[in-house]
Amino acid sequence: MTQRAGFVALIGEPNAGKSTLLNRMVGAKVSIVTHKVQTTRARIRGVALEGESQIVFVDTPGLFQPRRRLDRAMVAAAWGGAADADITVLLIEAHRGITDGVRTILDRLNEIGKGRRMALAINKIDRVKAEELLALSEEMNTAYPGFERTFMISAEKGHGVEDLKRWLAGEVPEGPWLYPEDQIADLPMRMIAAEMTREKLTLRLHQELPYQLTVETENWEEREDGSARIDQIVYVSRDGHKGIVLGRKGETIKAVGQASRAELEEFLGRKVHLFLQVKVRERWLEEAERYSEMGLDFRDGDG
Ligand SMILES: Nc1nc2c(ncn2[C@@H]2O[C@H](COP(=O)(O)OP(=O)(O)OP(=O)(O)O)[C@@H](O)[C@H]2O)c(=O)[nH]1
Repeated sequence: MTQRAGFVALIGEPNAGKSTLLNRMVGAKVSIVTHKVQTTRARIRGVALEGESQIVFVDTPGLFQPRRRLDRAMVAAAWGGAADADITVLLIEAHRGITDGVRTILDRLNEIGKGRRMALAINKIDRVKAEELLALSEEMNTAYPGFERTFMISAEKGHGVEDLKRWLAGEVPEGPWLYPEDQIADLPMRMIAAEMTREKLTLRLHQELPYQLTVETENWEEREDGSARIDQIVYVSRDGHKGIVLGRKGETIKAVGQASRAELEEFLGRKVHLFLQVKVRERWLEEAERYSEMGLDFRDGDG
């Protein structure tokens, strides 16, 4: 069999289920990679292997109506990632149908989609009836005739995900693998650690999670006894948000710290001392450094 390898971008509104789908296709969390490669402006989110094919998923932030600098940079990064990809998959939510956000994406595709390889994945099919699904599929394909295939999936339950993955594996270009097998898990540890804490914050705070929150690993110290001391800062943009993240008597941040430390210890296979600090940075949205740490281009936010 011939080797194949290519970049695949998943686009969609926030909450469409991109992360859930990626985790399912890529498998273990460990295989998340984010260093930049020459051929793409987007971060590498994960690499899936299927037969002789290597599918490199690029991370795209959710697509939404940009209002501020950060929004604009994120949306530009999302479209940038899609432009560089060999195949783009638009993910929508079955039960929400063609929302204003989806409509905007379709309009944009009609403007710039020519010559691009696109597939549609209707997610969360566990939430709707079959008839509704067929109608939505038809409506979507009429609104944008450029979808090569339509997949009906449930990223959470796993339905249809293998079909999508197999199709992508057969469609990425022929060519040598982009990543050697043993290099697939080379996300800088600092970023993995920050992601873990961010995930714990999300789990803990749900809806309350302040928009514009970011976690950075500030310091990583290898200790002689084999343990690691990791210092992280949770940046929020408003004073009021600090209270939310800290929780009553600091119990939220404490629980988040404990959960994140436990996962880090399991990941690293050694003892970790994790220190979390919450800082208010009113201006962080305007600081170029914050953007590069998120893999975004500050200038994309100009406008
Ligand atoms: N019922 C159902 N829920 C799903 C399915 N796939 C994802 N979800 C849920 O939808 C929510 C959003 O999923 P995510 O994977 O975080 O979405 P995302 O597109 O990565 O979101 P952003 O990171 O904000 O862009 C989560 O609560 C998931 O559990 C599905 O197939 N069925």
